[in-house]
Amino acid sequence: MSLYHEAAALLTGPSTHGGSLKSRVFSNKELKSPPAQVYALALETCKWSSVLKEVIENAELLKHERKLTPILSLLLTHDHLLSKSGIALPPTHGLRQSIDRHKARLSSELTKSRLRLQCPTLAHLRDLIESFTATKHPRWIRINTIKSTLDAQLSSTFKDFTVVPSISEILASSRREKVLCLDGHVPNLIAVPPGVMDFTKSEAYKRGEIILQDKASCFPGYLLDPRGGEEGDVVDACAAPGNKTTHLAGILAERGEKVTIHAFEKDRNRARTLKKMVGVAGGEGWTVVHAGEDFLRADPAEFKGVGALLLDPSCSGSGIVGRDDLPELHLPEPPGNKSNKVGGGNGGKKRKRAEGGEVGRPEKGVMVDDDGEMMVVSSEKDLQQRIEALAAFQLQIILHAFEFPDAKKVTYSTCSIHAGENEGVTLKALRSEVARRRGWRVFKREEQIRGMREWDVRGELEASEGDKEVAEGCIRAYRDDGRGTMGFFVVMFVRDGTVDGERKLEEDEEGPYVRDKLGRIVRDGNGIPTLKATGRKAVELEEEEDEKYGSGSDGEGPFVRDAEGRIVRGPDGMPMLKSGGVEEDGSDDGWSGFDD
Ligand SMILES: C[S@@+](CC[C@H](N)C(=O)[O-])C[C@H]1O[C@@H](n2cnc3c(N)ncnc32)[C@H](O)[C@@H]1O
Repeated sequence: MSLYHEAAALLTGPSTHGGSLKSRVFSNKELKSPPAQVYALALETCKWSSVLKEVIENAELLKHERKLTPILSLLLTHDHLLSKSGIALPPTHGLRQSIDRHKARLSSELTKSRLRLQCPTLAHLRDLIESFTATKHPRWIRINTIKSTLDAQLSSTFKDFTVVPSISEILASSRREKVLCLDGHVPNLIAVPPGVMDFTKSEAYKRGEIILQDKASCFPGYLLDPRGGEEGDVVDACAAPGNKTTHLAGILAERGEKVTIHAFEKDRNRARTLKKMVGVAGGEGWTVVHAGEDFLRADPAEFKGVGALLLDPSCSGSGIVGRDDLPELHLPEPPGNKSNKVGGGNGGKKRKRAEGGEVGRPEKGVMVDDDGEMMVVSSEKDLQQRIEALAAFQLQIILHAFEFPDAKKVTYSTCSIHAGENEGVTLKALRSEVARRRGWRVFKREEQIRGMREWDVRGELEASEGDKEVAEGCIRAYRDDGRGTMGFFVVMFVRDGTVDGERKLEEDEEGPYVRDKLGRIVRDGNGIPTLKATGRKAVELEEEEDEKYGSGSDGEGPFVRDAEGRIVRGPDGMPMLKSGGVEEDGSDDGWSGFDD
């Protein structure tokens, strides 16, 4: 099959592969043509389809070439008029000849369309098309402070750029304008127009001095604010490909801290990418990659000294920009047909959202999570079940992190817009036994590092069940809201009194006896438990009491108690002695009384 038939099948055929156009092309093992070529042709043809439709219809191409389908006419005309190398078929090929026969007419119709759109040159028309189809999303670039500085990059990679004061100016600029904005929330972060240059080809990128990372994806590392020193080591529980790991390393490098980041990645293939990214970024000095290791199987007791954990587990990925971002496809009308304007890329029918993996609006189709895993979502119930399964896994990750003995800070983030994966998981984590036992709570907005405190998009109050402190502590980001980020969620949990809160809860909830590591009461050979308060066996105290107060003692001390076990006191508040009368000052028998 030719490149053109393959691209046509992708744009118009039934979706058997789900996901964005990119993932459908690159995961399609049956393609004969190079995937990159098929992808570029399909994408560019979609972008230009409104102009090309007009050109093809005015040139009456389909009337004269009855064997050409509307989609093939678009793909071939695109390459004939706009690709540098023209149609990728030999001159004798029937498809190519069907276009070549109309060369002059097609070219003059393109000129007419261009002039109608007031574009003096083809380059102007290209810019116009790009601006129509551009996603309103800037390119975010994080300066890797392990290898470079903001100043060094401003005077090298970005030396020809003009600094503008706000993100709205970046969004309003043309895709190729050399303007940049220094982010006001996250340090060492820059926004530029999306088409200004291919940064992956720049020297700074190849040397690991700059990292392409969405602003919202920088929130967890920045909010966690690892300080090293007394705070200790850091765990990145779900680390590949390593954007947040290298961000953490960059923050520590800037502070001159040499603590360890334990980066867990369960998937061996993804762990290879993680190692590569850490290497290019120069983060090896800070990072131990636990390749192929499941964070849930890591024994917290072996990570004494870990004070902070960053949790960025797999999620539905519903906030990711670039999912299903295929521009609308306009097909030319075959002779005799009425209007043939169609929704994006499905030859006559509106292309279904879910084919592109969007999970916010469930229609029959495929959902793709942020690890690229696909599953069929054919109803609202399917979607809810998927979200619930993800939320259960995400909660497990948090509860496991809460058990790390020296942990005091834990960030939890997703690139999901679903409350079930965000505020819902946060509430469940806060209500868990381990959170109560160890004193975990939400890090309040007013306590957060400046940039995060000042970010004004917060958690959903309703999803936080009306708890304002939780909602305000949660940080959200939405795509297409003018702030230029992807959809995102992050919250930080903290423990205040280190182990104090923990001890208090243990005493309250676990009773007065000494317990071992597994929470079992420590007993002697006769099964007698040991009291925490005295370190002595409970039975010894009973015996002492008997000796002191006679065998009639009920083991509850010398004071009279009421039916509910409370010490009975005289009018002055002093306890009544079992032997009769009121203990004057509680001192004459050496007993200092119970605290009831
Ligand atoms: C959302 S991605 C992480 C993105 C990463 N934090 C970044 O900023 O580049 C989630 C990753 O967690 C990994 N993962 C999922 N469950 C895990 C587990 N139990 N232990 C370790 N890694 C896990 C997945 O394989 C995936 O690579």
